[in-house]
Amino acid sequence: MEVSRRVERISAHLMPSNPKNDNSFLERANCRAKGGASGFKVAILGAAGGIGQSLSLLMKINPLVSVLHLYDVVNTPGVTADISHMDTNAVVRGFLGQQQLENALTGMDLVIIPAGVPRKPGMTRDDLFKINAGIVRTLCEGITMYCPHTVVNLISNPVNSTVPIAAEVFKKAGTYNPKRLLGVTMLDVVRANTFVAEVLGINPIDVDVPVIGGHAGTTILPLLSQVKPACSFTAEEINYLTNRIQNGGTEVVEAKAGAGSATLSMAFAASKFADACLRGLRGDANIVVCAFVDSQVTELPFFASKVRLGRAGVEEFYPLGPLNEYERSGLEIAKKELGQSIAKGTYFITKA
Ligand SMILES: NC(=O)C1=CN([C@@H]2O[C@H](COP(=O)(O)OP(=O)(O)OC[C@H]3O[C@@H](n4cnc5c(N)ncnc54)[C@H](O)[C@@H]3O)[C@@H](O)[C@H]2O)C=CC1
Ligand SMILES: O=C([O-])CC(=O)C(=O)O
Repeated sequence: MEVSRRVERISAHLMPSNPKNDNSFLERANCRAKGGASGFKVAILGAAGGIGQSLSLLMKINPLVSVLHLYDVVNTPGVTADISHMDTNAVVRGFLGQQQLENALTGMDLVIIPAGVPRKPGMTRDDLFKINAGIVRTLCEGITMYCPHTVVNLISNPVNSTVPIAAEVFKKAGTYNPKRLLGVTMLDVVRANTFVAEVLGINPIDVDVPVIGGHAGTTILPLLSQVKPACSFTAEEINYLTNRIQNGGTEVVEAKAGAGSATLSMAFAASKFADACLRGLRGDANIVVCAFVDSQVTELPFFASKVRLGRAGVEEFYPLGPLNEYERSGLEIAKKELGQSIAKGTYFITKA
């Protein structure tokens, strides 16, 4: 067992720097790893970026992960060498550039995608569509070829359009499984829990705020009437909290003043979300998260709401529950913009 672990760890270093290394050696090492190491295989695409690096670190310390593949078009050898020195269980391998995408993806249980450009002050998330739509398309085409049954956590913005793009790429290839494609809106929930806890004067760990709709401006709709623990807010508090949650991303973009958008809190949120997906895949009970998914909860084809995760991915949708007047009107506003963003993403692939 110890020898096979050593061989596996050595092979992890050989892989990125010299892909022409003796394949039979690597295959033997991989076979042993499959038999010996329990846990999930996770790939991060965009692993050398602001989110990617911190997320790689957090996934390296997740005990459910046995193999961690770090893929990017730049800098993965350095990030991989660095992270691989952490004395936690997961074996780390780095992959650089399109020609190594196949090796990065093959055999993965979960693929997390934070690849793409971030906002600068004055930009909307939709302004990122031009560049990020193509990046997401290319990476999802890779998934259809090399790990069509994987669970995908899509982070790249604009999430309201990139998730429909991914769905269309998968449909085109005949590999679409709506239960396994999840847009990551967890940062909205993390922010909502934090800001609500500040107002209530309690520990955010004890707070649960459902956030529905999508992941941009007014499409982000916190349901403050359903906060746990049960509580009530003044009209002023509801306005303050809703605005702050909807503009949390912009708050960070402006504070970073041109140096990017949220990376650390996002890596934290993505790691929480990925952990929930892995616990679902393991068969744990009662794994409930908010996620932007293929949905029939509203008339829109995609919508973020509470879902239960399991071995198949998304296994159950929860109804939105009773909304107050403020939330009902917020929902109508959210749905209008969301519908347009979804159509834009879908058209990007279907027009081709
Ligand atoms: N869903 C959410 O809640 C959030 C989403 N985001 C989004 O996440 C994305 C990444 O943000 P950051 O990490 O801050 O950006 P970043 O610029 O620091 O990192 C992006 C990484 O993607 C890589 N990349 C670019 N093209 C690629 C390709 N074809 N294949 C693989 N990797 C590629 C880059 O080389 C870079 O390392 C942005 O689109 C941002 O808007 C950011 C925060 C929250
Ligand atoms: O605001 C951005 O551009 C990044 C993001 O999605 C967030 O922080 O919620």
